[in-house]
Order: sequence, then C-alpha cells, then structure tokens
Amino acid sequence: MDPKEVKTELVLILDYGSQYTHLITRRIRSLSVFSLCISGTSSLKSITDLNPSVVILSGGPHSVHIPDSPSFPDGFVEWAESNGVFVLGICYGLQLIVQRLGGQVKVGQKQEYGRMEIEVGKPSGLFGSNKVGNKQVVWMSHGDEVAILPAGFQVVARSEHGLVAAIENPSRKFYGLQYHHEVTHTPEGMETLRYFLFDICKVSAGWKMENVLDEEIKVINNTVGPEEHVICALSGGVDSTVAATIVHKAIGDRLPCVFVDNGLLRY
Ligand SMILES: Nc1ncnc2c1ncn2[C@@H]1O[C@H](COP(=O)(O)OP(=O)(O)OP(=O)(O)O)[C@@H](O)[C@H]1O
Repeated sequence: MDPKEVKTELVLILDYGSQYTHLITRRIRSLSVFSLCISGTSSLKSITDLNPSVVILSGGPHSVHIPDSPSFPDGFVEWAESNGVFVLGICYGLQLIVQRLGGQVKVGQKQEYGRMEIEVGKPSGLFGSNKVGNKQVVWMSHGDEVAILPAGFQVVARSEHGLVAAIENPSRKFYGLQYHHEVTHTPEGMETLRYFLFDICKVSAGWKMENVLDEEIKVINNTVGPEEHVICALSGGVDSTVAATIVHKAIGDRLPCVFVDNGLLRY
C-alpha cells in the first residue's frame, strides 16, 4: 500500500494519560486500520501535519475543572470541522469535547467505576443495529459527569444511574463515549469501535504491520542516500538486532555491523 494511502486513513489518538490509551491504538490496528498515539497536548501543527481522518481523544486521570488540565490545542475544532475529520472522545476526552464546545461538566455526585449497564436511548451509528432500549455491559471509570450538552449534541445512551454514557453530533462529526469501550470488560466494545470506524467514519481497512516496514525502509533510504554507509553497534539484543535487520533491508551491504566482545558477556 502506498504510504500516502495509509496516511489518509490514519486514526490519530491524542493521549491524555489513561492507562488504556495504548489499547485503543492496538485495537484499531487489529482492525487493519493505521493508528498512532501522540501527546494530547501536541500542537495543532503536529496534529494537522499527520493529516488524520479520525482523531480519538483518550481518557485520562484529569478533571476539566482543574486549571491547566491537558486539552487539545486552540483551532483543533475548527480544523476538524473544515476538513471533515471525525472526532471521538472517550471518558475524559468526551468531557473535553463537552466543555470546549460550550456544554458543562460537573463534579459527579456518584462516581461511576466498574461494570455497569448502559441503555441505548436513541438510534445511533455508535450502536449499529442495537435498538432503543437495548442494554449492554460496559466499563466505567469517571468522577466528573456531563451536565449540559453543547448545542446540537444529543445523548444516545445512559448508564443505569441515568448519567450520560454516549453522545453524538453527526452533522459536526463529533462523538463521545463516557465508558471505556477498548477494555475487554466492555464485551461489545470492539463492535462499537467497528461501527464507529467503518459505518460512521467510513475508514477502509487495509493496513498491515508490514506497512510500517515499508515506510521505515523509505525513511532510511532517504536519510542515508544512495551511496553512503552506516555503522551499527550490534549487541545481539533485541533493539540493535531489529535496527540492523531493518537498515540491512534498506541499504544491504552498506551496513557494516560491529560486535564488541567486552569480556563480560554471558556464555
Ligand atoms: N557488546 C556490544 N557490541 C556492540 N554493540 C553493543 C554492545 N553492547 C551494547 N551495544 C550497543 O549499545 C546499545 C545500547 O546497549 P544496551 O546494553 O543499553 O542495550 P539495549 O538498549 O537493551 O539494546 P539491545 O537490545 O540491542 O542490546 C545497543 O543497542 C547496541 O547498539
């Protein structure tokens, strides 16, 4: 696959520190869609340079009420809307969307943590063919809760406590899940991710781990040029062995490797 093609299908994760963030990246890759995770406080330029078609705002241990809690950069919403980029907020990510787009998040009366039932309240692409009234078990982990939605948003699922569990604004292409669909404790979470990526965002699957290799080989070739040589200190450990193998695939015999027998190696 042309790396350019991979880029147009990039699902970018903005990381706000949830212990599950890297799971989101892995789950998306397991659906053959390219996904990358960068800091949630990255500049607008670092986000737009990657040209993602979908951006996921991860969960995190923060509260939107604490000054200087991490958030996406100014101009992000305008950029996403003018480029048709889909945005999904998960947990803290949902609360960031609500707060930054003019809604209100309040400190929760009852914190929701652990297994919980949610109920679909409105037909939504996030829940595919699930009908209104259908229930599913999800994994919640939040203190703050959504009090007022930004204009144009609607609640599409609520928790068994009646709290907001999923929101959407399809015309602005913004979506949010209060629970963690990416963990195995949310049994239908992968389905939700599939619905979101393939039915809502219309992302096409076709990325393979091998694409990373193709891209890296191109980067190495461009960096080294057609005639230069590279020296590799090769310990026999995983890191330098992988590096040597990939560079060798790119430039072949122009890669002399040096192993130093320092006398302290294992037998
Ligand atoms: N005996 C050695 N001969 C040649 N290069 C070495 C040797 N030991 C270490 N190096 C180089 O220094 C790097 C860092 O060494 P370190 O012991 O920190 O290993 P590492 O980070 O676990 O990497 P690796 O998995 O490649 O051993 C290695 O990746 C390798 O490039």
